[in-house]
Amino acid sequence: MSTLLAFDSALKEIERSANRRVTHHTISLSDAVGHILAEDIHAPMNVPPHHNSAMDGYAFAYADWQAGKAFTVSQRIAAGQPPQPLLTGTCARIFTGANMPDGADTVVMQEEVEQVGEQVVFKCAPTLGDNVRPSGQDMHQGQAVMFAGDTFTPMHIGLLSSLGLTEVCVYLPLRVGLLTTGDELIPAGQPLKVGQIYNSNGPMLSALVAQSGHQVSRCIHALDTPEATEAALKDLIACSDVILSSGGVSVGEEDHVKGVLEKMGSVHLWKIAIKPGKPLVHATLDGVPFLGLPGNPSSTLVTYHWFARLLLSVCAGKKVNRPASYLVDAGFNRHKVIQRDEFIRVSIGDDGLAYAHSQQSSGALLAACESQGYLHIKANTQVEYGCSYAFYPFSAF
Ligand SMILES: Nc1nc2c(c(=O)[nH]1)N[C@H]1C(S)=C(S)[C@@H](COP(=O)(O)OP(=O)(O)OC[C@H]3O[C@@H](n4cnc5c(N)ncnc54)[C@H](O)[C@@H]3O)O[C@H]1N2
Ligand code: MOO
Repeated sequence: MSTLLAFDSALKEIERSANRRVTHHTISLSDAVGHILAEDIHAPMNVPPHHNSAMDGYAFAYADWQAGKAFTVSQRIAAGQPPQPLLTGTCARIFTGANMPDGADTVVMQEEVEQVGEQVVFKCAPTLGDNVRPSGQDMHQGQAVMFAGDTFTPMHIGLLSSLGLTEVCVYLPLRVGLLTTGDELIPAGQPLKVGQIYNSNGPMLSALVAQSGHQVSRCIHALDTPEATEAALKDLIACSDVILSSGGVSVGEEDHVKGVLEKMGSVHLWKIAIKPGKPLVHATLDGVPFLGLPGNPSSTLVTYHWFARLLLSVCAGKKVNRPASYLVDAGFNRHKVIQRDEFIRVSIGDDGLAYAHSQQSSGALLAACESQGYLHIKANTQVEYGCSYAFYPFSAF
């Protein structure tokens, strides 16, 4: 066990050694969801640009008001209309979103107003500034509102549209090459012969890469020989910014990935103190970062979530955040002290406790689909009923 690298050290090492691998280009803001911003954005103007009314009502100068005063309505201002300066001692009929006239600083909503002949009387005692949205309330000119590395969400599209922007500078999508290895694997859709299984990691990795917002450049399957592995890696190097593989990273004679990496490039780390996913390997091939994920499907999933996602984020120019977690009490015991950080597939019960799926084999994938996330148990500890552990919902990845 002493040769295994600690989980946190492996995360730090992979993040430290990675660099952005993509350049940038300009796209229409309307196409930007999921893209990564390449430069900080400062607000070119105040939003809202002018003081405006938050309510349908009457705008007036607070200094003119006294209890019971009847105001003459001197103008009517609908949203979109330029107001006239307010005549002293009067009020303006005003509607939600309409600019405040110069000279007015407070709005009383129409429900609080009584019509007395041609005039209006306020039934409430207003406070200065009531129902006025000041210019710059949302964003002020020059304020940094988005940063390089931020990923566009629909909220950002709205935000930048409110600043009048129509185009943004984003990073080009990261091209991720995928290699699956194994003589026993065939693609779904063909009949299985004895000894064969379907390749599930290839399609799963393609989907994970797409879910993370990157592009699969090519997905190649190689038989378990050094020659086939090397040829596939050469093809992937030519068309990819980063390469991920599944399988062939353990110690058997049929595991060729690590040997080929040592021949073709440099291996930075191999074998991490985690379960599942121990034989993860990190290397560089012709300048292209490479991560070899263990072939057991749940090991592939866990190492993608924790390590590949991190590597791809840095290479894509994306701001790196540790996945969001919260503490949850365990609804089960495991008295064995574990040697490797373990990511137990769990669901949260109606009682708020985390329950481990009954099938934790790294070869089983249904357990992940039937669970809600990982309970992270640190090396050299055990699971005690009622004690708190970090829970990472799958949606955090
Ligand atoms: N003597 C030892 N044997 C193993 C060790 C060890 O330390 N000493 N580690 C075990 C651990 S832990 C893991 S995890 C696996 C990882 O092995 P590999 O990365 O070399 O993966 P393979 O041997 O190629 O495959 C493992 C398993 O997964 C299936 N597989 C592989 N690729 C796919 C795919 N694309 N789709 C679906 N299933 C796949 C493969 O058929 C095997 O059953 O090594 C342990 N062994
Ligand atoms: O690391 Mo393996 O993933 O324990 O099965």
